[in-house]
Amino acid sequence: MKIVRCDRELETPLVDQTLRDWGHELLLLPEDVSEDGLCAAAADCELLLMCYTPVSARVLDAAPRLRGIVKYGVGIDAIDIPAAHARGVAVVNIPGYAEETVAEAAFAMLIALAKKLPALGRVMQSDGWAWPTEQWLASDIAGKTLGIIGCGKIGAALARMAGAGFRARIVGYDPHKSPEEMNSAGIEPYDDLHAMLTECDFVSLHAVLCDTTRGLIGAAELAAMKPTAVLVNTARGALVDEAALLDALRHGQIGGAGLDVFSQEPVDRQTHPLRELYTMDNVMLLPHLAFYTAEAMRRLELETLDRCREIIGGRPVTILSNDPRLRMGAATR
Ligand SMILES: NC(=O)C1=CN([C@@H]2O[C@H](COP(=O)(O)OP(=O)(O)OC[C@H]3O[C@@H](n4cnc5c(N)ncnc54)[C@H](O)[C@@H]3O)[C@@H](O)[C@H]2O)C=CC1
Ligand SMILES: O=C(O)C(=O)CO
Repeated sequence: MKIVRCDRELETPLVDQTLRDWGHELLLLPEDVSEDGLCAAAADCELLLMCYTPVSARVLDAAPRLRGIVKYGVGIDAIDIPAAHARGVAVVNIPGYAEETVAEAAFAMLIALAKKLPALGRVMQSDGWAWPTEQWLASDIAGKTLGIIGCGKIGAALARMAGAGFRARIVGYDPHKSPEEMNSAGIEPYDDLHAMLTECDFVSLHAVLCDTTRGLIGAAELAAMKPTAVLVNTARGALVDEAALLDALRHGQIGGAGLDVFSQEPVDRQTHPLRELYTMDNVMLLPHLAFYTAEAMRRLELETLDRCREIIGGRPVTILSNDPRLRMGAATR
């Protein structure tokens, strides 16, 4: 079988070696492959693995033998899922491979910003020392309110860490979770996002990116936040109106931001509209690597191989995600 794996920069040696050991032809493509390039490569391919590369209806039309797409990761926003299902192509992701992993990274950014660690690190490098003046006055996590937007696997893991571990008050907004589910995850449920935002000292985004969540945090939501509040985003860049975020940070409308994800990736710091963020002391930027630990990669590779085995063997693919978009019409060819 011909198999194409996009996004070869994200190395998955176990997956690659195993697929080859099983006797398949494996073609690796770079993350910046063009749509035309992907169409050409996918022409006779039966299984497509991708992490970030967009899979459009046009790509699907160019791949008449395709049986399944394995997103080796969680977010399925780059795949035209209705188009895949309409063509009988199964789509599967790997939910939960990094729930603690990403929650830890989000929490690490939240703590770092509360304690002003990025700015203190920079001042130690440039000036060699800093005195305990107002500028460096940091903040505790204990007793503060953390708002979680999107209370699925990663959001719930963060609630456990910050609530039980750090004695923060945890509030949450997720229109698809019942109050009972939220309460049992230790999260006080809010059905009004703005009302929640006004109470938060920290806000962390963990919602899926879809039509209804694109731009969920815009100028009005940023204006509702406390001027000291810190926003952390490890979910998807496009959940936030990034121009509005830049404006809010410029004008001190919020206290800081920690971003692992951007609407345009990779970020070119010379030309990116958000390049000013690189100069801000109250901002911490990461290159979309919140998931990238040895443990998470091991889980990701093993689960990916399980899903590949099902598609190659013509068996129904196991959908572990609760995302309704994957749960509908997921029959393999
Ligand atoms: N930065 C990184 O390295 C990684 C980022 N991610 C991102 O994190 C996201 C969350 O991952 P999981 O927690 O595993 O997914 P999940 O599917 O368990 O949780 C997502 C939650 O978003 C909620 N949601 C849907 N619409 C919403 C809305 N309008 N407002 C608020 N919440 C809404 C859903 O009900 C669900 O509970 C992924 O979709 C992905 O984009 C995931 C893995 C790694
Ligand atoms: O798993 C995901 O969705 C990620 O963002 C990391 O690849």
